[in-house]
Amino acid sequence: MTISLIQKYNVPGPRYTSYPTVPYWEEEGFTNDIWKQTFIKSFQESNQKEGISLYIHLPFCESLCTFCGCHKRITKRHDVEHPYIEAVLKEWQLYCELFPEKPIIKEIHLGGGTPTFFSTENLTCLINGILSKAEIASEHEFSFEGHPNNTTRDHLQTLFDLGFRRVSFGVQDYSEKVQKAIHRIQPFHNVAKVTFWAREIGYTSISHDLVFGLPFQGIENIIDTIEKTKSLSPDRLAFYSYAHVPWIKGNGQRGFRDEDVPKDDEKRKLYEIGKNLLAKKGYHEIGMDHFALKKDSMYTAFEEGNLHRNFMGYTASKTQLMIGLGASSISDSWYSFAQNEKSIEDYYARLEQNELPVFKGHLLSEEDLIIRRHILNIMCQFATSWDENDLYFQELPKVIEELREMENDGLLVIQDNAIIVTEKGKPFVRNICMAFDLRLQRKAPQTQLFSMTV
Ligand SMILES: C=Cc1c2[nH]c(c1C)Cc1[nH]c(c(CCC(=O)O)c1C)Cc1[nH]c(c(C)c1CCC(=O)O)Cc1[nH]c(c(C)c1C=C)C2
Ligand SMILES: C[C@H]1O[C@@H](n2cnc3c(N)ncnc32)[C@H](O)[C@@H]1O
Ligand code: MET
Ligand code: SF4
Repeated sequence: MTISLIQKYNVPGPRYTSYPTVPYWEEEGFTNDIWKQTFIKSFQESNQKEGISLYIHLPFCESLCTFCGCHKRITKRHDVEHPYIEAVLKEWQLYCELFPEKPIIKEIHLGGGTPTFFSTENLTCLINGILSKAEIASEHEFSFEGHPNNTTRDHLQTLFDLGFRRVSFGVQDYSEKVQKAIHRIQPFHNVAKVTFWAREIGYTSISHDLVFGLPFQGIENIIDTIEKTKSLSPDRLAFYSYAHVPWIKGNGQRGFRDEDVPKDDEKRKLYEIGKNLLAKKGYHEIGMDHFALKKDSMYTAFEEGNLHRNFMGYTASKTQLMIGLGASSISDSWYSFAQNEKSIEDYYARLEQNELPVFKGHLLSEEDLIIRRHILNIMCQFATSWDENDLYFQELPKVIEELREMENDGLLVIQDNAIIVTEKGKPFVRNICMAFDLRLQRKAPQTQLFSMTV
């Protein structure tokens, strides 16, 4: 990779977990009624055919990792668990009253924060409470995020008995220096232990989350982390680019200096080295920052063009409707997005009023719906196409002109009715999506909103 390409294209840019991206939602005019109408329409169109997905946000962590960009609340008090589960079940009750028929659940993902902060009793109460009002789709996928430092064998067994077959563990990096800087001491044997247990119990997809570009992380740390990871043979891997966004209120990214964080070419090199080491062990790059072995369903989904991307990243199965439960969760009805109150107190207060705790959202325009499909195609298939009747929009010729320079740089190929991202262009998918992002172009951010694309 040449230095100039990275310097040229490393700009702040969205990670495109949605289009429009959250800072570009038109909050004005969005109401709870619009949210209700659109999710009910989506439910009617899709529940029987494919079922619905649930994302449940469990925000508590015992200790703050100072690299983390997720919505979390740090506490050691476990008496927060029960009221939180009660609130999520109340929220689910409000949704079930609005659904015209019994929901069929295709996917559940427990994210966080730290789902394994919760006791097995409370997790059982949560899942049973959810399922008591629903049917389960025949080919359902239940998954959760486990923290290697507090996931017990009992957590894994209990969730397995409730139907969970996928788990992802937060690993990040194995070197002591990096772990100290990100305030996350996590020895290899903790990860090895939970990985073995999960396999023994029968989980069919075990994933590890790694991050490159962390403070003080050098090439030798990446090599060591990848080698250790390979020795445990997870089925999937996320290899995320560290998103340094210390300006986001309350996210707690602190304790190291901006200079301690590898940037530009140095950062990209960490990725390239990691990627090559993974390729040697049969891990294929799937979309942005994800890798899978050929036997994993994410690989098949990628090969068959069925990969989908949403707020959690990539998924192998897609439903039109995804309801996000819990504080700060985002729901997606395909026609609209809605986000719940971010603070736990505000989330509780809204539920006490018997209201869906949505505080902002966006109703997608015709143009948004088309651009969203192009962005999904690029992020999930490294290519997109159109014709006069499908996926065409007025500004498309302008977008194509915009992409010429990237074509000259060898990042993509422009055909009559399609663009195809080249191998060289894969690190720059976010930049390619930005050419389609008309909302970003019409109103450039006044302050930095997004992490750097490389
Ligand atoms: C498990 C933690 C979460 C990860 N993503 C989300 C959670 C709860 C959900 C989420 N991620 C982002 C948004 C904002 C919506 C958007 O702009 O599309 C939401 C609701 C994007 C995002 N994720 C991270 C950052 C810093 C941002 C915003 C700024 C940006 O786009 O750069 C950090 C981060 N969180 C997760 C990952 C994997 C990750 C960075 C690689 C997981
Ligand atoms: C859910 C997963 O998200 C990743 N994650 C959390 N915060 C960040 C960030 N700022 N940058 C990159 N990855 C992050 C971690 O790898 C975690 O395990
Ligand atoms: N909190 C867990 C961990 O850090 C899950 C991933 S981060 C949301 O390991
Ligand atoms: S990385 Fe996981 S455990 Fe650490 S603060 Fe973020 S959500 Fe909590």
